[in-house]
Amino acid sequence: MSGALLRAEGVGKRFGGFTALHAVDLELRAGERLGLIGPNGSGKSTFVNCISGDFAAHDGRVSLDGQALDGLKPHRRARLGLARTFQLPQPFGSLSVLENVRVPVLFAGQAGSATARAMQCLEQVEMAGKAECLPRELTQVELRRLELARAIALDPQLLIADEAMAGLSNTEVDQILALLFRLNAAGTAIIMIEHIMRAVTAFAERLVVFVAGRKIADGVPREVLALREVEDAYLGRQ
Ligand SMILES: Nc1ncnc2c1ncn2[C@@H]1O[C@H](COP(=O)(O)OP(=O)(O)OP(=O)(O)O)[C@@H](O)[C@H]1O
Repeated sequence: MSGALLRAEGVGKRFGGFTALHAVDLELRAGERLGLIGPNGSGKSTFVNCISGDFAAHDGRVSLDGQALDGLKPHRRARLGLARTFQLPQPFGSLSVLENVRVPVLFAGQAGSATARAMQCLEQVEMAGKAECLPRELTQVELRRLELARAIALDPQLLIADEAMAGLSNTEVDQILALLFRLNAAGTAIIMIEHIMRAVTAFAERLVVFVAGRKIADGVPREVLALREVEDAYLGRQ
C-alpha cells in the first residue's frame, strides 16, 4: 500500500519464553476504519500496545505518516498523531472531567485557550454538562466518552479504540459507535478492537483477524467472516 498512514512490518513480541505476536504486518490508509478481531488472548492488545509504544516490540518496525516510531515512548507517538483508548479507562481520579481533557490539550500544545479546546472536545462526546464532575461520579458510558475526549484532544491522525464499548448496553454501544463515525468522518483513521461483532461489522470497512499471535485474515468484512479458518477460530477449532 503506497502512502500508508500506519505501516507495521514484522512486529513481534515475547513475554519470557512465550511468543504473543509472530511478525505481524499491517498497513492502514489515512481515514480508514479497521476492525481488529480475534479470540481472547490472540494478541490484539499486545499488537496495539506495540504500535502505541506501551510495549516495546522485540522485532519489527512501525511508522506513522512515514516517520519511524521505533523506540519512541507513548507520549512522543501521541504527539505525532497516534492516540488510543484503553480497555479500562484511566482518567486522573482527582481531576475534574474538564481538567482531565485539558491535560492532553496542553500536551498537544495547540494554539488558543486550552480550556476552550477541552470544552470543545467534551462537546464532541456530549459531555460538556459533566465538565465539573469527578471521574468517580461518572457512569461506565460517560467514562468511555471521557476517554474518547482525552484521545480527541490530541487531534490524532490515528485513534486506536481498544474495546471502547465493553460492558455497555445496546443503546450505549450505538452512542459510542456514532461518536466514532463522526470522528472518522472528520478524517481520523480508527482501529477498533472489539468483541461486540454487531458493532465492529457496522463500523469497519476492513477486518483483520488475529489467532494465536498471527494475522490470519485481512480484507472486506463480509468475505473475511465467511472464511473457514475465521469460523474455526471462533468455534475453537484451531
Ligand atoms: N504483560 C504480559 N505478560 C505476560 N503475558 C502477557 C502480557 N500481556 C499479554 N500477555 C499474553 O499474551 C497473549 C496475548 O494477549 P493479548 O492481551 O494481546 O490478547 P487479546 O487478543 O488482546 O485478548 P482479549 O481479547 O482477551 O483482550 C495472551 O496469552 C496473554 O496472556
